[in-house]
Amino acid sequence: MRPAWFTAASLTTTLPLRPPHLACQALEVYQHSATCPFYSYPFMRAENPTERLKELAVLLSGATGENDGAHQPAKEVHSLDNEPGHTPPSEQRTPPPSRHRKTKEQTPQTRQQERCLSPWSKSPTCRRLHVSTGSNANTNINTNNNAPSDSEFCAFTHASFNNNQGITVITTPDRLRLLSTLPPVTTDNGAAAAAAGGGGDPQPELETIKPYKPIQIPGKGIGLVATKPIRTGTRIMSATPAILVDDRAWKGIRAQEMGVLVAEGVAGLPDKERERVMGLSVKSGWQGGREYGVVAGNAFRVVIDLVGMLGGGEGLEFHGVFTEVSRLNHDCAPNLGYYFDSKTLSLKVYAVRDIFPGEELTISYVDVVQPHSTRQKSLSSAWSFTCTCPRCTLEPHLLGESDSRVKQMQELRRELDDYSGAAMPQTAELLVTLYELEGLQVRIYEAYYRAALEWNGVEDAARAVKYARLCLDKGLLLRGEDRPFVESMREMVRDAKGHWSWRFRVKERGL
Ligand SMILES: C[S@@+](CC[C@H](N)C(=O)[O-])C[C@H]1O[C@@H](n2cnc3c(N)ncnc32)[C@H](O)[C@@H]1O
Repeated sequence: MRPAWFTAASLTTTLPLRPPHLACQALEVYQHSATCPFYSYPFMRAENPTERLKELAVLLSGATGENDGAHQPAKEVHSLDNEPGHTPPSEQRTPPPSRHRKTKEQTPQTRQQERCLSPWSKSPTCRRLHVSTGSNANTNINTNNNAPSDSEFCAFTHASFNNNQGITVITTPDRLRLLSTLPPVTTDNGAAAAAAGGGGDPQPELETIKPYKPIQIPGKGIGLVATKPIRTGTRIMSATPAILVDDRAWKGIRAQEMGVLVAEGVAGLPDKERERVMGLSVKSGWQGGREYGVVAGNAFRVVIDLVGMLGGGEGLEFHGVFTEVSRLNHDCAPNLGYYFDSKTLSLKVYAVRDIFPGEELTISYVDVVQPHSTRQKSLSSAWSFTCTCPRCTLEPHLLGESDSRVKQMQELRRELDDYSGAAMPQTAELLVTLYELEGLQVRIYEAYYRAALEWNGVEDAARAVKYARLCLDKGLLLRGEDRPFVESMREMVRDAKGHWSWRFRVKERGL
């Protein structure tokens, strides 16, 4: 049985159930349907609220539901390789030139919308898209006055969000309503962020608990340094964003106009969060101004998987500024990993190896399973710095060896991902060793996953389960709970012989 089949099946069985309080909120939203025209769209065919919300989510994500990408062959393997990443700022430096139109007129329709958007800002500043955002666009977006409502993006602020930390979301009113169905969020980063050097009043009791502090690091600006021993698997941060910018707006609204939206959104944040945002590092020269630069230079790409939570499909892509996380500098063999948790709207950051006091805490901004020159090129073009991490500053003969290992890793992954090919468990074992030698704990679950499949593929359940366990141990830290590979590995642990991969190599060889 091929993984494609398995992936499709596993996706339908692994979708997280919506927590009861979320269902209540969704119902609450539906109670507004008499006054909110959004909910009486003719395409909303389903009878019950959950089904209707599902339709809505699919509609807003642009997924058709028939071919939503989640059921594509090899998606599971592909999803292992797709790390979330910082938004490369260089992509934003040449925003498309275009017309713009301010849309703040008060029509009966907009007044009605405002009533529906409480507790978000009542009269948000809005701008329309200037260009189609291509495959991401969920309609044929155009620039004329009859543009569909989903081409209008506004800066909505919710000042009491997450214990009064506050949040600004730049998106369409429709998408905002969908986001509003998320359960209430409370994380510890409100206070923690104050210590990241961005202003605000650090809370002393949290300061003493946190195992790191911000300091100036030569050649890197501010960075975070461990003040205590940190063990592998420790959660370092769990942060909700100060700003979330819809990817369609980021790509489709020109920099100056986007700068107006971001500035408006930042101005609406509570004082402390605003100070933290404005304290983040910004390179000079952004067309959209300082606030625009903060997003361009500090945002993480996040995919809000509302659709997945509700029934399967693609997520909504945003760029999120998480003030404290944004203080983490880059390393090509980082000691931290992170993932975005849609359910709590938070970025979770974990230690992927033991860290000693005095060590800098780092994440990776680029794909680290690439040769030195490719990594440097990406960092230089997107972030304008030359990486001087230990992996990049090896002596030439050692650097050559590191690049040769990376090349072999890429080849082995291709070989292992060919499920009708001749790969063997030893191939996967070699891949594990190469990840270890490169110090890539941040990605090692990918090798464990492949080793688990290979051992199961040759009927060695004990070794398969060992690697499935290792994959879960690291993969949960680095990708979170709601991933097809997590369910796959759990199934293997439960019943290796019932897993799709049982004997798959043996069968391919006709044995
Ligand atoms: C998201 S910020 C990280 C925090 C930043 N150092 C600060 O002072 O707020 C990204 C910027 O930090 C700097 N940076 C991050 N990692 C670096 C590294 N390994 N070497 C040099 N500069 C780095 C670059 O200027 C980059 O554009």
